[in-house]
Amino acid sequence: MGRANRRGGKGGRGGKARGPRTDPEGGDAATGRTDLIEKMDMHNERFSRYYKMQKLFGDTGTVAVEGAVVLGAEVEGAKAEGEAEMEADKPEGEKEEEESGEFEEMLSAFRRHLPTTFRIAGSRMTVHSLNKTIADVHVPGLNDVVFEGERIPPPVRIDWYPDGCAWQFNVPKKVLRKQPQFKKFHSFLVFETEVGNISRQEAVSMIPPLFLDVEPHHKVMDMCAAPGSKTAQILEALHAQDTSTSSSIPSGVLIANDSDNKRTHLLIHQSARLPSPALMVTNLDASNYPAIRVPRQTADGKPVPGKMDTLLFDRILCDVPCSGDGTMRKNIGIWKSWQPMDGNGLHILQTRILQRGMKMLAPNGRIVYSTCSLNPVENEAVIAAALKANPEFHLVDPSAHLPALHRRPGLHTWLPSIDRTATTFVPTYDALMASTTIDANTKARFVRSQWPPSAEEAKEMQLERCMRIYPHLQDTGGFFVAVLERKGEPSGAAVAPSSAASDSATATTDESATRKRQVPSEEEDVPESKRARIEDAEMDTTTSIPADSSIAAASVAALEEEGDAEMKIEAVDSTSATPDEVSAAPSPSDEAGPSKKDAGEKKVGGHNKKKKGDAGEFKENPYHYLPEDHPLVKTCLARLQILPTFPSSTLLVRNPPDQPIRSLYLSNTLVRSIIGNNSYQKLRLTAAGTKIFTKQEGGRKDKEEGVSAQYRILGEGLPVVLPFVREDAVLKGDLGVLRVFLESYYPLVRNFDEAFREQIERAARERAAMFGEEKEGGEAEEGTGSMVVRFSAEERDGVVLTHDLVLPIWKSSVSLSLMIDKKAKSALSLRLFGEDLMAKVTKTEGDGSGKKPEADIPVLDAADAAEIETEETSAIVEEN
Ligand SMILES: C[S@@+](CC[C@H](N)C(=O)[O-])C[C@H]1O[C@@H](n2cnc3c(N)ncnc32)[C@H](O)[C@@H]1O
Repeated sequence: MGRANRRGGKGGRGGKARGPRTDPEGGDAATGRTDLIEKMDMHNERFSRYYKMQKLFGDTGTVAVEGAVVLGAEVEGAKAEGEAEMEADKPEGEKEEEESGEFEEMLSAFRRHLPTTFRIAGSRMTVHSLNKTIADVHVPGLNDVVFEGERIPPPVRIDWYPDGCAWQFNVPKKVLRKQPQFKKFHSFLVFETEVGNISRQEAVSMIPPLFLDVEPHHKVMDMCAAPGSKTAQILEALHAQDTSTSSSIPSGVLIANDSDNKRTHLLIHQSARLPSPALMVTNLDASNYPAIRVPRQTADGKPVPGKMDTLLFDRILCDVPCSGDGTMRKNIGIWKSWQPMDGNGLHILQTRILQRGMKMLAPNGRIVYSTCSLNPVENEAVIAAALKANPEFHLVDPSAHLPALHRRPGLHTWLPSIDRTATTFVPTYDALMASTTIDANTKARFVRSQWPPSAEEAKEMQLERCMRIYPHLQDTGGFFVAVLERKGEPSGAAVAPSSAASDSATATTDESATRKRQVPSEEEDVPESKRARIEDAEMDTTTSIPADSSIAAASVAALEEEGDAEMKIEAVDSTSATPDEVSAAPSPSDEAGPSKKDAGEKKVGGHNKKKKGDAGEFKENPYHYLPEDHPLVKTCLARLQILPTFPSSTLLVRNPPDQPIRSLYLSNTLVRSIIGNNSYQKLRLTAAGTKIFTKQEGGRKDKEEGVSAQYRILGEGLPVVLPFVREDAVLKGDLGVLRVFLESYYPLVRNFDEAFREQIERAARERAAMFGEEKEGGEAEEGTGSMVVRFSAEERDGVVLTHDLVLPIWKSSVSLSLMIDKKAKSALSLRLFGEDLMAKVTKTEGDGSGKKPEADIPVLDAADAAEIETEETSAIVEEN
């Protein structure tokens, strides 16, 4: 999914347009919709007219498009002004002919309810076991469901998704709420989604990362990443070598960026489900992303003292903000609001983001560009502009990949409309400029690259290699994907490609003038403010987009249409227009937009708002790497029984140096290198690495600091830490033990079976002996603290644990606690025992005896149990 506007007021990508919802229980047999959208609302003359003019499904010959006027008759195939109107008067039968064709099929598909789709997330065995649970446990029970006399279709696998790990189903909400088998399946999905094992994601949104082809050593940039469903897929690919219970530390990196600060936090929340020492989150305008500096290395990974290089990426995802008309099945508000200036206004930003990505790509690297829009101005036009400016790139032939995915080739030609009513279509940019009937203000809103290249250029660029996904092809949303690769070395520069073996930055052996021009270097010691401008100017010399204020104005004015302030703000950022330039922008004509006064006020207001937000929003603490011999690190690792092989040189903290350390994060060496050589403020670094240890809060040792403080392994960090935990320190549990943990918050040690009790007591004695802990009265403490239990795969009394499960626990004086949050416990309980055992206990019940929990039991803190409701997780509850 995606968004163009931040809050989705218009239902753009990622935004949630609130359509006219009425009775959520209702349905419409004809459309299959369950939200009772009035069928009459699912029409938009502008949309129909615009896309008919694009001839998405081939030239339909003589049929005129009612209401569309093409400027000038000189262009082949175009209808002259007046002529189109005359043709619109043709008998209905003739128009029907076209409307009953594929175009109408597409429109009907857009009017149908979008199936719910999800994929099994995570890179570990969870994927396999969860998929098996769905196929073997849930689907058989859903095969023959009849509800109120109608057969309800069961969930089916999405056939083009690798390994059958994505599913779809399309049932009304009331079935999910009232039909027992579907109700059970729905609860299962909700819980697994909450804990991150399932990602509810639109099927088409799963496509771009599959074409990115990420490997664990890759340096990857996700330029417009929030809310993060594709980021999660990329992380899974980076962690492809993880095992069922432990995570690898990939040598590559994923920088997930989004210009919207709030949305970067959603992104962080989403990606916490797949903890990765290789993840960084930044909060920048992708169209102006700064060069990242890393120490130079030789081809075999040896440092070259005193030399720095610009980090180039092996893989870049540009899932850009767009008008989002491909999401109309879900964001029904788009039916009402859609107009062609949405796409026109985003073209420049989209092109700039893609071109910035191209500049940051390593030789032989790959970029995937995607939108959830069908508009060629946001799609093929962007690709054509970027290819023209960067001839060392080419479109990859994607036909052999995901063969079961039905797609249509990219367009070679299209016809932009220059007004919001989709009435006036202009065949060429030159025709627009030459027109004596179109005013200068309107002309100033457009750039040449919004029009198709010549037929020869389009052929040479192989624009047909772009992929168009239409909703009627496989019952999905609409989407556009293009895969671009750099043909070898950029001219004049020798840049060593990254090596699969080395956990190192991309090394360059020579920094030629050409490279420097493409990616400005910090070595050049240019002040940051100036550097951004230089970079802009440099980009603009290589693109067909002029960098002057009229373009800023064009973009802004275009986005002013229909008063979409949020979209406009992004465009102002993208063009780096100064407030003066913005307020000096020509106002749109009456026909094309709001009044001069309105437009002027909005521009200044919008710009100021963003500037103010920018200054105030970035309040993140810097990251500090701790020295390996830091006393706290040493005691913390010793207490947690962590092996000396643990990479403690990449442990970092976020608190100011004079404050007690609360949480410790782990990164990989490349992330460390990036943080160490770049200003975190310049990168607007919002997250790095993954949190693995946290100080015990809420217990008796609450006040203790420094080496005497107790730290525990976080559930989310355990897969990363586990390979370094001493094997003999990992306790062994079985399904019986797990059940005791899940039946109570703080089960007493004595409630566990003898074998487990003995292990606990032995571990506690060892710990007490090792650390000589004292109780307040002087007695030896009974080895309280963080422990780890491995529950081995087994089948017992019909309960199947398909793979080993390793979980953190806390041992207090007389009781234990499973240190995963309540939702994760419920999900586990439902998956294994078919019921939520936690639902039977309340927090005050403690061990079930009515006793209050012990004082030294840590309560999961807010950060651990963060329940930021993401659009994705709330959606599964809300929409189904
Ligand atoms: C299509 S959505 C991305 C969806 C995301 N890739 C996913 O799969 O969850 C587009 C995102 O671009 C962000 N955005 C808009 N303008 C941007 C810019 N100039 N630089 C970076 N991000 C931008 C928006 O905040 C939005 O989150």
